[in-house]
Parts: sequence; C-alpha cells; structure tokens
Amino acid sequence: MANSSSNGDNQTSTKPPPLPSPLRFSKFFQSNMRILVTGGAGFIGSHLVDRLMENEKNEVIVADNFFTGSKDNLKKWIGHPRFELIRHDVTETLLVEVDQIYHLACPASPIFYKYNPVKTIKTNVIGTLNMLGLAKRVGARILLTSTSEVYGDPLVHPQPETYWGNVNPIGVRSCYDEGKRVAETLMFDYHRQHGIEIRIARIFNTYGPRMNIDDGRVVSNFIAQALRGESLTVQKPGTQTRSFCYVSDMVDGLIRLMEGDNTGPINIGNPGEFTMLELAETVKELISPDVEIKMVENTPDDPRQRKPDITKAKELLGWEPKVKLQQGLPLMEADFRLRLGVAK
Ligand SMILES: NC(=O)c1ccc[n+]([C@@H]2O[C@H](COP(=O)([O-])OP(=O)(O)OC[C@H]3O[C@@H](n4cnc5c(N)ncnc54)[C@H](O)[C@@H]3O)[C@@H](O)[C@H]2O)c1
Ligand SMILES: O=C(O)[C@H]1O[C@H](OP(=O)(O)OP(=O)(O)OC[C@H]2O[C@@H](n3ccc(=O)[nH]c3=O)[C@H](O)[C@@H]2O)[C@H](O)[C@@H](O)[C@@H]1O
Repeated sequence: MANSSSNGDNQTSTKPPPLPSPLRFSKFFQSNMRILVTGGAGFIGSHLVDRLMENEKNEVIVADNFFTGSKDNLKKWIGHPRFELIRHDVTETLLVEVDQIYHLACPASPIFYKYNPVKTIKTNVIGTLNMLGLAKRVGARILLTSTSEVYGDPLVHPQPETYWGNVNPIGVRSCYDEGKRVAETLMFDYHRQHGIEIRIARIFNTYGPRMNIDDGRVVSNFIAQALRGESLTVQKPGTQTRSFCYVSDMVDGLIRLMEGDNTGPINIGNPGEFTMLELAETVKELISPDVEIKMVENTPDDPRQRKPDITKAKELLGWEPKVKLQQGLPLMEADFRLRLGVAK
C-alpha cells in the first residue's frame, strides 16, 4: 500500500486494496500490464501512450471522446496488436479489465473547458467517479492528472502541495479548477474508504509538439501566430507568470509517480518562471523578429503568478525536469512548421 501523504498529513487508508480482477488470473492471463489511458488522444495523453508502448510488456487501451484530441495523434499505433482505441466518453461507465489507469480525460485549454462548463464539471466529477468505480471493480491503480489550477490565483509563491489554494468557486474557471479539486477529493475518499491505490499529479503548464495549433493556450498561440506572421497576443498586464514544462519531462514524471509508492498529490512542472511578455519576446526572437507584440484584454480570474515547488517530486520520485524552455521551444516550432506548412 502506498504512503498516504496528502499535504504532509499521515492519512492512512482504512481498507486494504481490492484484489485485481479474477480475469487476470484466468487461463488467458498474460504477464503483460494492461493500461487504460483516458484522454489518450490528446496532447499529453498521446505522448504518454508513445512512452508506454515502448515497453513490450504493456498493452495500452485509450478511451477518448475526441473533443479536443485526435486519432491523428495515435495514428502510428492504430492496428498494433498491443493497442486499442475506444471512442468513449468518461461520463459513461466503461467495462474493461486493466491493471493501471492513467485518467487524463478532460479538456485542458481554458477556451475549451469554458466552452461547455457543465460538461467540464461532469467530466471531472462523474468521469473520475466512473474511473474510480472501474479501478475498484478490477483492483487497478489509478493516476489522476490534476492541475496547478487547484491553487487558483495563489497567494503563496512558489506553490507547495501543502498550499490549499485561492480559488473562486463561482467564476468562469471554476468548472475546471473546482472540478479538479472534487476529483482529488474523490480519489482520496475512494482510497480511504475502498483501499484503491491512487496517484495524483498536479501538472503545471506543459507544452510541446502535437498541441492543437489553435488550442488557445499561450505557447501554442504565440508559436502559431509567429509562424503565420501575425501579432503575438499578450493578455494584459503581461506581467503574469507561468512555468513551462516540456512534454517529455512531464511523461517521465507521470510514469515515475504511477510506478512509485507515493499517492501524492505531487507537483510536476518546471520551476523556470517567465512573464507572458518575456515568453512573447523569446518566441519573437526565435521565430520571427519582425512580428509585433499586441496587448489584448485578459479573461476573468487569470492567475497572476504560478511556479511549482518541486521539492517533493525530487525527493519522492527522483524526478526533475531536464528540458529548458529555450531547448523545448525549437522542438515545438519544428512540429508547428511541419503542420502549418511553413518552411524555415
Ligand atoms: N497541458 C497542461 O498544461 C496541463 C496542465 C495541468 C493539467 N493538465 C491535465 O492533463 C490532462 C491532459 O491535458 P492535455 O493538455 O493533454 O489536454 P488535451 O485537451 O490535449 O487532452 C485531453 C483529452 O481528453 C479528451 N476528453 C475530454 N473530455 C473527455 C470525456 N468526457 N471523455 C473522454 N475523453 C475526453 C479529449 O478529447 C482529449 O483527447 C487533462 O486532464 C488536463 O486537465 C494539463
Ligand atoms: O498548468 C495548469 O495547471 C493549467 O494551465 C493552463 O491554464 P493557463 O495557465 O491559464 O494557460 P494559458 O491559457 O496558456 O494562459 C497562460 C497565460 O498566458 C496568457 N495568454 C494566453 C493566451 C494568449 O494568446 N496570450 C496570453 O498572454 C494568459 O492570460 C495567461 O496569463 C492550462 O490551460 C490548464 O489546462 C492547466 O490545467
């Protein structure tokens, strides 16, 4: 049983974990690890699938409703004997036999999660309940991709896992940040009440190849704008900060968390902190020094600062990010050039 280490409290589970599904011990039993990735057709999910598929002992099942994800992200695996893709909405129950669940399904870009906020809450709450129900039935270990948005507009900087956050419960971002907070609560209640083996990652802003070109998040916006020769739209005041983690580092952190002994929550992110104006200047210099930087209106409740305290990830997972922003941006630029058809 994993150590329970929420916010430093010693919250022990009250029950032993359920046994794995009896089907795992049937005559059809294989020594393979069968892994479900919800949201596996999305940006982080598809990179995670690539990494999991490298291990020949893994069978990977992706369940995705393709709201923001795409089959294109998984095309190299379609037809592979160790891979299955299911069109499925996690707000409905799913019956599969698996050993591990990486539960990523949820729109992540603010423009998409605000598009249908009720659906975003259902995805976070009912979707997580369904995945926990599945984990309980088959005795699987489950990892939730939570978010730095659980800290809201943080009054503590950088943010350690012990910080309880400063979240507006009725704002336009609440469907996402409060949704993820409830999802974390459900994870811990299933852990304490039913002995489910849980892992919670609090992911900080992640970027890299395969992000939707018109995803709406800042790194993809700036790169696409620079390549199209459009002005870079910095939302006011431009002094707000974010800390950007390259996707390969993120995937490494998620797998270490799943394979380790600690429930989390654990921050996974890159502590390198930049203002949005600094980011715009960096992208401009890298891709197109002639483009303009245009100040535009911001959206409500935009967090003013964000930077992970990753002491726990270092100590408990032996993890820290390797790819600096200056190294990751050109890799993303190359992918965007290819997809937009803009030669160097
Ligand atoms: N990328 C980041 O910076 C970041 C930061 C914090 C947390 N996260 C979390 O990581 C996860 C993945 O984020 P991402 O950046 O890859 O986003 P993404 O939008 O690219 O991927 C999300 C995937 O979930 C799928 N999905 C959405 N609703 C679903 C539903 N109801 N049923 C089934 N599938 C559904 C989408 O189609 C998509 O494939 C999300 O849970 C997100 O909250 C991401
Ligand atoms: O890492 C996290 O925990 C969360 O971070 C992001 O939310 P946010 O930081 O608001 O992401 P962006 O939309 O990329 O915005 C980052 C900053 O860039 C600014 N921005 C955005 C877009 C743009 O064109 N210009 C611009 O200046 C925003 O005002 C904001 O201050 C993600 O979208 C969430 O999925 C994720 O859970």
